[in-house]
Formats: sequence, structure tokens, C-alpha cells
Amino acid sequence: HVKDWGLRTTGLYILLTSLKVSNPIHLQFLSEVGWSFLEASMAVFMVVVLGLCICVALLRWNEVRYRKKGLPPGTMGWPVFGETTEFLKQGPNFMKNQRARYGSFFKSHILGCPTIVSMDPELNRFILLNEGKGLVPGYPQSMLDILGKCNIAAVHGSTHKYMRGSLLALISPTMIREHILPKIDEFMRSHLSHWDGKTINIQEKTKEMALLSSLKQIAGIESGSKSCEAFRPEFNKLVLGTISLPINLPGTSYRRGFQGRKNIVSILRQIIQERRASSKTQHDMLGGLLRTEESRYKLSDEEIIDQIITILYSGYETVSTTSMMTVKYLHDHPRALQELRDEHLAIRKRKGPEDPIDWNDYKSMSFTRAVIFETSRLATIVNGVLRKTTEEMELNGFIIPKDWRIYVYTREINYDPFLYPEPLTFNPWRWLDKSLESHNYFVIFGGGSRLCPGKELGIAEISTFLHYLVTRYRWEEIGGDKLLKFPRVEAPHGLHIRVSNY
Ligand code: HEM
Repeated sequence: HVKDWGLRTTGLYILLTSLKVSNPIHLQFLSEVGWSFLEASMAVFMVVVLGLCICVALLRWNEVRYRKKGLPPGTMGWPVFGETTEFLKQGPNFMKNQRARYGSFFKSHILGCPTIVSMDPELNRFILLNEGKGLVPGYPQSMLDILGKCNIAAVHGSTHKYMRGSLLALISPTMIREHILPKIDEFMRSHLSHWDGKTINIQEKTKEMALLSSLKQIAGIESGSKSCEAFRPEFNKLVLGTISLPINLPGTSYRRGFQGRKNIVSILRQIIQERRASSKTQHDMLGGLLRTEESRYKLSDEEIIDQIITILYSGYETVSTTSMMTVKYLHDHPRALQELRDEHLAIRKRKGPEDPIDWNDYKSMSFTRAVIFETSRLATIVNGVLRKTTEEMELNGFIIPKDWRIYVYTREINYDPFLYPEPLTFNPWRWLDKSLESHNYFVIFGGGSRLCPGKELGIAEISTFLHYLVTRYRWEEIGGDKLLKFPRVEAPHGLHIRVSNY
């Protein structure tokens, strides 16, 4: 009967007979069920095999597509997606594994582009120092679109020199000493008031701090003012837009980022108009940009706006995340906290309670500076920088095609045991030897013609923040919040501390 039903699989026949199923109705039922089960299994099996074949073919095709003569070794992963998932999921381990297989200079396909990853310290230095020779910043399109076409990362050559010169004039040591530091001091004093007895999400507070402090320095926009409240949500949209996929559809972060930019531009245009209508001289960054008669740099309104957005954006995540991580490391290392506190209490002792931090105080904070460098190193706030080839070029003996990204991956140098003995230990004292800050492989702030122009400004902000934090308060971490280290340092649910008066 089983055979009559055309069940050719002896397996099922044996199964049925060994189960001693003899009732013809049962046999018929079981054979039908068995047949459809087998059919379904076969179909699933075929789909899996076909799927596997397609996967292998796609992987192979993608490898062959990029097998150009002269390219460095490496794998390209899936068409379109490349190895982005592995890169984001495994992070630094993905880089280390690829380096173990292919050396310190390998090809991959990450974040939507064919990319050369360079983990070689010498070569990284060479790339940073040789921007003019066919290498320009290679930041994602969404970032360039939303930050504006006059943004410093979007311009090269003489335009870059001009925009950079104008920026350096605004945040030079003299400007910090005379005009910016007093504003930072006033801001931090008020931002860090009334924390006693409170539970604070220090990630949120430091983000707020980085934005609001910049707004005050740039255009005297005070926290809580109408302009400030209008600015904040738009800036948040802009930031999210720069790290999104460039899909310009309603509801996407990219579209919202553009809207954020549009609204920020109109707020800034209004402020510029008001400034021009008034005869008052303003000693803030916008004042400096508008006083063209005194300056070598005469920017158009569009350039002024993009310059302001650059300052806000570049100092936002860098300063806030470094500040958050100093709070974390100081909490975990009481000896370092004690030494830092002693440094700041000694400064306070020399001054009246209402006296602001001045340039000399800032310059005397050598242990604070060491804590900031050690935090940036150990947490690796910036994993590397991106460049793009503008023409086919030879690099490290390989031929890199035009428009390929180069990921100058600097993370590993931060954990080099020759430069930093016991690299995984938080040891700010190592930075008291000043030569460490000026060695060739100190790339926490980048290098070459794009070395961070905001380095001193950023350190001055974080130092003043730490001054008011440690002289006023003690804190305890609560909740054991999770910290992600890659691709960005962040606490996905915030980093909560309970604060009490010191
Ligand atoms: C702790 C804080 C900071 C860190 C770790 C940091 C890090 C860096 C790094 C690694 C670069 C190099 C990017 C590249 O080569 O493509 C850079 C560039 C830059 N940074 Fe910073 N930065 C910090 C604070 C600031 C601040 C406060 C500002 C505000 C003005 C700023 C403005 C810039 C600008 C405008 C550039 C681009 C320079 C150019 O392309 O010529 N940074 N920063």
C-alpha cells in the first residue's frame, strides 16, 4: 500500500513497518503526512543549498570585482554591505584579526565604501602629513552635506588654509586667555551649581555642557535663553543626521538633520542681522568673524555660518565624552582623584571664592592635563581619521584607486606597551613626562595640516569643568551603567552618579 502511494523513500517504509503500522487507513494517513513532510524538507533543503550557492557566488564575485593588480591584501565581504556588520559588531577585534591575516595595511569594504585600513604608525604619520598629495578628508557624505559645503572637512588646499587660519585666529591662546576662558569659567560655575544631593546623568550633563558652553563663547547665547532653547533640539537633529545613511526621505534622520541645519542657519542669520544693526562691539567668536576690517580673514555669511557649525560640531562629542570618561576613571581611581583635587584646592586657596579661573591657573594644572590625556588614550575617544584618494596613487608599495577611503586607524597606538608601559592601566602620572605629549605618535588630536585646532580650547573647557566638580563635590557611581567603547564611547542608558557636597 505504501508503495502504491508512490512513496519511494525506503526510509519511511522501514519506519512505518518497524512501527508496525498495519491499519490501511493509518498507513494512508501516515504516508500522506510523510510525503508532504519529505517534500517540504526537500524544498527547504534545496532553498538552503541554493541560498548557500548564491552567497558563495556573491562573495566570490565581490572579491573578483576588487581583485585589481596592486591592491593590498584583504577581503571585501558582501556586495554593497561589505564587512560593515563584522566591523561594527567585533570592532577593534575585527581590525586585529584582519591585521593578523593580512598585515597592517589591508583592504576591506566598510561603511558603504571600499576602504584601505592603515594600522601602521609610520604610515599613518605619513598620510596625516601628506594631505596635499592626493589625499583629502574622507568623511561620510551625510556629514559633509549637513555640516555645509564651506565646512572645514569639506574644503581642501587654499580654501582649507583660509578657513583654518580664520578659525585659529578665533581660538588662539591669546583669545582663550583674554576672552574665552572668562566665559568658560562663568558657564561652568553656573552649570555645576546645585548638584548636591542629586542623581545626575553625567553623560547628558556633559553633552549639555559642551553645547551650551560653545554657544556662550560663540555668540553670547546664554543657557535658558529663547535662542538657546530654539537651538538645542535643532542641533541634536543635526548631529544625528550626520551619522545616518544619506537617504533623503520623510522621517529619516538624514532628512531631519537637514531640517535641523536649515533652522540653525536661520537662527544664526537672524543673530548676524541683529549684530550688524547694532553698534555694540561684541568680544565673542561671532564678533571676531564679523569684524572684517580688523581681520586678515574676510568670510562670506555662508562661510561664517559653516564655521560656527564646525566649531559647535567638532567640540561637541569630543569634549563631552572625554569629560564623562574623566568622571568615570577618577571615580574608579581614588589616588588620581585625590591628587587632582589637591591641585585644584591649591588653586582655590590662592583666590577668593568668587575669583574666576585665569590663564595662569589653567597653565598650572599639570596633573589635570595628564588626567585628560590619559583618559583620551585609555578610552580612545577618537579611533582614527578618514581620508579619501582624489586620484589613483601609490601608497606603501600598493596602488590605491581614485575615490577609495583610507581609514587611518590610530586606536592601537594608544595601547602600545613600548610607548605606554602597562597600557591598560589608568596612569595619568606617565604624562607628567612632557616629552610624551610631543612624541611623533601622539595622535589623540590628529596630526599634520589637520591637527585639531581646538586642542587647547577643549582642554581648557574640560579642566575648568573638573575644577568646579572636584572642589565642590564628591560622587559615587550608581546603577553599574553599561559603557560601549566602539564605534563610539557612549553609555547607552546614561552614566548616573550620586553627588554630594565636598
Ligand atoms: C578633547 C577634545 C578633542 C579631541 C580629542 C579632538 C580630536 C580631533 C582630531 C583627532 C582631529 C583630526 C581630524 C582629521 O584629521 O580628520 C580634529 C580636528 C578638528 N577639531 Fe578637534 N578635538 C577636540 C576638541 C575640539 C574642539 C573643542 C574644537 C572646537 C573648535 C575642535 C575643532 C576641530 C576642527 C575644526 C578640526 C578639523 C581641522 C581641520 O580639518 O583642519 N576640536 N580634532
